[in-house]
Amino acid sequence: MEGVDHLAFERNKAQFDVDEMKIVWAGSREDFELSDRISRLVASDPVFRKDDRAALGRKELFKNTLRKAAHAWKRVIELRLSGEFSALEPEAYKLRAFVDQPAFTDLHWGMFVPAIQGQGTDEQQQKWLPLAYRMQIIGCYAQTELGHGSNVQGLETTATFDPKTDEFVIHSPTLTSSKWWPGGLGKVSTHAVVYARLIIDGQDYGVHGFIVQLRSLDDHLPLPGITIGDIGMKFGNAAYNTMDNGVLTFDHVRIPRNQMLMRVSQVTREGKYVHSNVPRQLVYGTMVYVRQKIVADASVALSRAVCIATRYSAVRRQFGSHNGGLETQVIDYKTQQSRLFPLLASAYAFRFVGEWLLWLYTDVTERLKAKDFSTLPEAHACTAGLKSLTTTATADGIEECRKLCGGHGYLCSSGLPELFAVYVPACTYEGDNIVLLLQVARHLVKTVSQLSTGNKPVGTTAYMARLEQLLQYHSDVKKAEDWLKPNVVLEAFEARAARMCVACAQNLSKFSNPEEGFQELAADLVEAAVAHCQLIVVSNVYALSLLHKHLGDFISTGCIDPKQGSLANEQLRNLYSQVRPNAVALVDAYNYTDHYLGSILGRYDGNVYPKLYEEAWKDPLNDSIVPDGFKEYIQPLLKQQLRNARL
Ligand SMILES: CCCCCCCCCC/C=C\CCCCCC(=O)SCCNC(=O)CCNC(=O)[C@H](O)C(C)(C)COP(=O)(O)OP(=O)(O)OC[C@H]1O[C@@H](n2cnc3c(N)ncnc32)[C@H](O)[C@@H]1OP(=O)(O)O
Ligand SMILES: Cc1cc2nc3c(=O)[nH]c(=O)nc-3n(C[C@H](O)[C@H](O)[C@H](O)COP(=O)(O)OP(=O)(O)OC[C@H]3O[C@@H](n4cnc5c(N)ncnc54)[C@H](O)[C@@H]3O)c2cc1C
Repeated sequence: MEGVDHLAFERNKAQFDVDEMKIVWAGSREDFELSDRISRLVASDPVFRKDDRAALGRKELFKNTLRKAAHAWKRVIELRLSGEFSALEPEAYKLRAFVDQPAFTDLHWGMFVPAIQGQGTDEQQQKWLPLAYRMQIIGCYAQTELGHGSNVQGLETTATFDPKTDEFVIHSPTLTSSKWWPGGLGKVSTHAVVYARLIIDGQDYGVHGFIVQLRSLDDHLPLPGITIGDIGMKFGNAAYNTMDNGVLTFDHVRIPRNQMLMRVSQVTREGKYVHSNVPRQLVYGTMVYVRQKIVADASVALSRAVCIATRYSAVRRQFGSHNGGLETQVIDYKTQQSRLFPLLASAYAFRFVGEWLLWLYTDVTERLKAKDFSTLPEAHACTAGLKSLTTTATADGIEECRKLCGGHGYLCSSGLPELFAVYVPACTYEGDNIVLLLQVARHLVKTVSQLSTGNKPVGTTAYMARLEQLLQYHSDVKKAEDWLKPNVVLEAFEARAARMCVACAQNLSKFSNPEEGFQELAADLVEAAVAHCQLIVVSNVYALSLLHKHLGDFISTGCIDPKQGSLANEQLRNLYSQVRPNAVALVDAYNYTDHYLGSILGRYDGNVYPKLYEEAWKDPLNDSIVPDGFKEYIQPLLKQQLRNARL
């Protein structure tokens, strides 16, 4: 019934203060109040309706996205929200909170602006950022090409310096050098940060960033030498098709020399290449920034799916009725708990590790300003590894949440198919997850190889300093509750990661050609990298479910024995029983509105069946009793068959 809270009985079981947990989840009382305010404004604004997307064609869907983005920007200005978040939060988050679907603004604020902030000189920032902040220009991040995405050093677009005119000539020498994928590029962006090979006097200086205008600010038509468009439909129906991922080729397009981003390297008027003594990898800085953002984003996406699946699992009853009594809530089945509660824990774990990663990124950014590059490798390894770990777990977790909701999870009105389709490219964009884990593995193998030189490992690899101890380690767990001690869990995860990494390093040393060895052992190296990244994220419930899932590693590396593994599993079941009364309250703490969740199964009031039934009739197929095509194609067939039968 309308207005009745069908989940009140669940909410009354909570053993903690949900309002306090809402502040913890939001990060601060101010952020909670602001995000609560925005989410309610969005839910009450008809421009931001989401329930019509599945029925729109691509052009209507895209036009509707532009309308939402424009309205969102107007509302951010009207409400003077600009700048209200912490200084680190770009406008993107405010717009993203309003628009809540992939849109060109993600890349304008999430990559174009950070690229200029991170790689532009002070003068270039003073010129371009005010235009970008006021959205007088709209930018994108054009790095990936048809032929290369992971291998940035393999990019083919060229930027050739012309000393006669003090310009760079941007050119696409081959079909595979076509820029391909950049979000916002296909139909909207007026400018791009383009990554191209810097060529001076025939010498190739590698990949650098250049600001290039793509379209006229008067009539939005492509400028001379620019061929540009959308790359076509992507996975899912609405999903990422609200974004104009584009294709772009250059035919000898000229830009002024001062549009090469020159914080890291410079080209003088005479055509001299100057590389200040900073790591060339700073040109990758924007990717590092977005990877750490993607970790926080993973906790948001996973928590949305977990919220839906948890509330629905508390509403859904199946089997177990005695003497005509109520059937069992599926959330009470241990199998449902063993699939759902680790995801609930993961959402919180990723939320907190995302906060830690933001601290690490902020710290490394401050150090870079002081020319201190000492933590750059750690920042690269952590952002790459945690982006990979959290996006893989989240994509798999959203799909698991769909399955946890049975048949109704497969309905668009559950919100889960769309959430999955929008989310899964996160395992690919900003770095393919395997490629990134191999970067982590390089960092780990290098750390182990330097131990003998007295190089003390720091940061997230500090545990490697206790290698001798970890290689001798065997857990002294005697009873299930021993697994509740954080240090007991941590030591097991440290020992597992250390042993897997050392095993790889020892096997690598058997190869005369290290690169050949690295390729041959890549699968093992990826597993060692995952073990290291999981160590970073580890928290109690999350940790024990991981330990159970990867029990083979822990036993094969000798960290624990089968008996201790079964004690961990016993403790896990005990934890599930402790989580059970708090499950609905833990997802209420995310403070998501029904509008934001976009899910009938995840409704706050749990009033699922009447709303599912009501929603079904809205489908356009139900506009007519006899569907179009029936009389044309099927009825003649039926009648013919009937006639044949009477003969
Ligand atoms: C809404 C607001 C927006 C905010 C974001 C919100 C997020 C959530 C929503 C997201 C919305 C939209 C996002 C979609 C955006 C998607 C955009 C893109 O996809 S942009 C393109 C992304 N492309 C990539 O990630 C390419 C991946 N490849 C690479 O990074 C590199 O090619 C490589 C690292 C794999 C290899 O680089 P290479 O130069 O060949 O280096 P080596 O492997 O040889 O290593 C040499 C040396 O350098 C170190 N290194 C490498 N990378 C870095 C780095 N980034 N920082 C620091 N150091 C680095 C490496 O460790 C080696 O060190 P050694 O000491 O020599 O071992
Ligand atoms: C939705 C979406 C949005 C995007 N937005 C942008 C954007 O705004 N700007 C932009 O510049 N780009 C963007 N991209 C492109 C994205 O960054 C690349 O697709 C991504 O970096 C992966 O590169 P790739 O496509 O070349 O994959 P590939 O590297 O070709 O991957 C193919 C397979 O090869 C494997 N592989 C590759 N190299 C190795 C190796 N050395 N060892 C082992 N295995 C390997 C991978 O693991 C994978 O299984 C976007 C992509 C998507 C899907």
